[in-house]
Amino acid sequence: MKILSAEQLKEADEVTLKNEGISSTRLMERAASLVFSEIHTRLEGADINIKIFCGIGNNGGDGLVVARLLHKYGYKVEVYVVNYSDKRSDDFLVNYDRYKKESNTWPALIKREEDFPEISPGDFCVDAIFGIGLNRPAEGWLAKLLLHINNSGAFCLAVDMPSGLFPNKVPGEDAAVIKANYTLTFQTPKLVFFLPETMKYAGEVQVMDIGLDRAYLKEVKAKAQLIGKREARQLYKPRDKNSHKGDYGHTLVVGGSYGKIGSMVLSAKSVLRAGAGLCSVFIPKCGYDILQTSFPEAMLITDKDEHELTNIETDLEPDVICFGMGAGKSSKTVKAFKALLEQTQKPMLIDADGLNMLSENNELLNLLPKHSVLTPHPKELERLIGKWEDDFEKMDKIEKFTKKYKIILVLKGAHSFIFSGKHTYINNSGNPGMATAGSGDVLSGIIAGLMSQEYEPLVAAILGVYLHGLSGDICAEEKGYEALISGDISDNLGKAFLALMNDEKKI
Ligand SMILES: NC(=O)C1=CN([C@@H]2O[C@H](COP(=O)(O)OP(=O)(O)OC[C@H]3O[C@@H](n4cnc5c(N)ncnc54)[C@H](O)[C@@H]3O)[C@@H](O)[C@H]2O)[C@@H](O)CC1
Ligand SMILES: Nc1ncnc2c1ncn2[C@@H]1O[C@H](COP(=O)(O)OP(=O)(O)O)[C@@H](O)[C@H]1O
Ligand SMILES: [K+]
Repeated sequence: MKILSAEQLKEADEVTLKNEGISSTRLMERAASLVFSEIHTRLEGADINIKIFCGIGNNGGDGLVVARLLHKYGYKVEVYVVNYSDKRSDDFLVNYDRYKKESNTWPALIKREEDFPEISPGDFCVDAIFGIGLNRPAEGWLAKLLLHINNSGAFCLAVDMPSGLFPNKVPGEDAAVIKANYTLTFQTPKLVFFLPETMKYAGEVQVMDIGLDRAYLKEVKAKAQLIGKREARQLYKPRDKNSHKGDYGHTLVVGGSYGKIGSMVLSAKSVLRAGAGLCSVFIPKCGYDILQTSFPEAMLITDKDEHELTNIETDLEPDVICFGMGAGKSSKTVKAFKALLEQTQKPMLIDADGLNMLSENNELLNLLPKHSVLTPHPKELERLIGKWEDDFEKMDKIEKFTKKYKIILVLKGAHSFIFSGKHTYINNSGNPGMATAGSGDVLSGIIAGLMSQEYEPLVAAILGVYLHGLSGDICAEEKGYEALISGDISDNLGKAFLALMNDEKKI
């Protein structure tokens, strides 16, 4: 699903009004009716106090429509107009009058702190103060009101955006921003719902299709795309019945050191679970028995050294090399890595200590084969590209980095981001149960296993990250977050492939 900017959404809005020949009031009614339906479906007529906070722009207009419809269906509604300015939008005014007429009540006006209503933890708040129109931080009594709502302990549903959250920048540390439990957002998700610094404000996000112009949405160039099941499924390549293991490629997994051989077991297993035809593993001698015993499906080659990688020489011609997990970064290993890079032309996957070696020996970056996939977590990324001011600057820096070295970068996190230089893809599967030792090793194996099956590196990265998260979600359903360990993600990858094609299952 495309993630559009506020400017693009406003443009989509205008194109829709023109092409459908409808008024903006009509479009507001359509969008806000969907919000009402969602609330009504969930509350099922419950006898609770609903407090709707409306700004004086179009987000506030949405709030007034929701208020009118809830009132019509017999809900206990109190409406507060947050009067931070006298410049009310036309559609706000139309709906203000409609609300007054149909409910026979006047919304309360909030102009200062003394006007704040009491909010009980059992109330249901609707935040329709600001949407994508926020253009400066909320200040004074307005900021206090947002905090008053947050501190009430009441459930808060944000319409389109949590108020105080900018669509295109990170709020300052002391900024007042609504911390919504749930956000019903119009037409496309907003980038800030997925960035580590701002995702906490939106809570759970649901996108509502308000029917903006299809042709515009199809044509518009989005900076980022959200990857859900529909998008991931389109990347999957079904298998030919008449095929053999040679058709699915050979992955060579290289890494490990004394005490870190487990990472190699996790990565190698994931390579074959992702469907590679063959998997060979290159490790220091100390890992021989461990690997042969725990994963007999892999072939093994050992370094001359007992404890670390010193010379990665093989006669193999693998389709992809997956490098770095548990490798350490001793000077001998750096030398071996350099020689490996010099010999390798095909795109590689580089993770963990492979990334740390790149950070500490920048000249090695120039040896990376084109379209290689790097999979850092945020700390590894910082070592690679240096510090950033905020998540937006981080994205800019990554874009430059990926363009400079012609690589693909997967930034791991609650929502992992995949950067191709031109585009950004944001993964929407996965859960906090995956914050456990070794889940990154599993991911590197999955992506390399897909690359060996001739998935383009970018496609392998997007599909691999999605399947990794989906498998994590399946594991979490069975085991809960705490008990999930990374081997489970690898073991359940088959269920993730099946779920990818299955519409009936929730995950
Ligand atoms: N295509 C769409 O996306 C649609 C959008 N609609 C709604 O329209 C909203 C956007 O409406 P608006 O453009 O009127 O913007 P908002 O309602 O978000 O903001 C209203 C006004 O607040 C002022 N303002 C911004 N920051 C402020 C601050 N810190 N302190 C005081 N005033 C501030 C702005 O100057 C603006 O005039 C969307 O978020 C959505 O809720 C819907 O009604 C229908 C369709
Ligand atoms: N809260 C979370 N939600 C979703 N996925 C997560 C979460 N925490 C971690 N993950 C995923 O788990 C993996 C962790 O990788 P990494 O930090 O390299 O772990 P390790 O080094 O232990 O292998 C990444 O793919 C990341 O996206
Ligand atoms: K809002």
